[in-house]
Amino acid sequence: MAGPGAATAAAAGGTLDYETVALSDDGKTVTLLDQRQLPHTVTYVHLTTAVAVADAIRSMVVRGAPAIGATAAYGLAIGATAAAAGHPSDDAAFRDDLAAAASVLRASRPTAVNLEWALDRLLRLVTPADGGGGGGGAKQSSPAAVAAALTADARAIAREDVDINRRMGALGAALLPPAARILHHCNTGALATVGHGTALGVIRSAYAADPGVSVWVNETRPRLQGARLTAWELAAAGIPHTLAVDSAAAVLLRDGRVDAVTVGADRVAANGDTANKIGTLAVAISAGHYNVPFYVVAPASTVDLACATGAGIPVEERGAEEVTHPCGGGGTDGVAPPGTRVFNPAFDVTSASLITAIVTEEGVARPPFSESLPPLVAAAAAKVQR
Ligand SMILES: CSC[C@@H](O)[C@@H](O)C(=O)COP(=O)(O)O
Repeated sequence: MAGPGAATAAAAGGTLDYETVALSDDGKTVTLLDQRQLPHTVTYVHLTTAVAVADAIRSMVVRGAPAIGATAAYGLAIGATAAAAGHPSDDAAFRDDLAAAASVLRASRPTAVNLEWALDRLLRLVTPADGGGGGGGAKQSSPAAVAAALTADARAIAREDVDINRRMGALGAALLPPAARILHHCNTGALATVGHGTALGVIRSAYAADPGVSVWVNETRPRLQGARLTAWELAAAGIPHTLAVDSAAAVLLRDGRVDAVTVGADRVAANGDTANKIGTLAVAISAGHYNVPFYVVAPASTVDLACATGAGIPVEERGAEEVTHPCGGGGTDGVAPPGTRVFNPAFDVTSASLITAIVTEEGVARPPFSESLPPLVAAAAAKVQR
């Protein structure tokens, strides 16, 4: 894995020179670009246990729904490989270790449904202990065979993600006017996925065809994904952009300086209600007020049809120090008096009524989403080879 370097701008629609998540050839090590160090340093962490991968997800070494999904899949794969090596012929012990790995990964972050989607997709490959039915797809028997099957499918999830993002990029770009001025919240680029990006993938694809495209980057309090990650990715791609504080979005929308808003998603409910980074709801309300189209860009794996409305989406609350010490500063250099009580939801849920369209890899869903989303999810599921 190579870092981007200051002057090695990747083509907007082409190959990137940084990689978010990778699995070693021997299937034993997950490598993650440490996003906590950006934009200052490009460093990688190398993880050899499912517990370490879960810790990395929880502590936001890696973040963004599809990237979290791929990382969890790789985490389960290395957990399975280690369990198979430890218990080559003890099926019960292997299964116990595998279940423990899945459980620690599943608990690492609650909102991005891609995490559980990826784990469930892999676990469908495991034959039930009684050898009976259930699940789907080709079943494996020995621990080594199960570990190999899980590893292959984890690699497939990562490979498919890049292709999915490119398809969403083309579909989303077609919605934008010439020389579009796009407002973007949080990070949805290659760092939030395995490559290209979701909402930022749309921007990459649009810019590749139209160099007049430009981006307003919301800084995205409190973890500053916009300032630290999105601005870094846009700079690397050479796409014109301007950073603004989150609270400037309403002014930009009011003044007619935005043609479209694009955001990603961590979970989309069956009715289209969409959980995304905190601050998204405020942008959507402003966009609706000023009649600016508001587009959600998310793969079908982010749509949770089992969740009827946004009320059922679990919203993660994170620690007070993210707000009181926004850049990770410790000691007494916080921005609030010591002991200040803090409310720090990591996500909010934007009502479907504020969303113009949801771009998936299988097509663009329009309201009513309860009718337009299920066929797209079914089409994506049908493509998963077993
Ligand atoms: C392509 S990803 C869309 C979302 O996952 C992204 O906007 C977001 O909310 C990321 O949140 P994070 O808390 O950084 O994991």
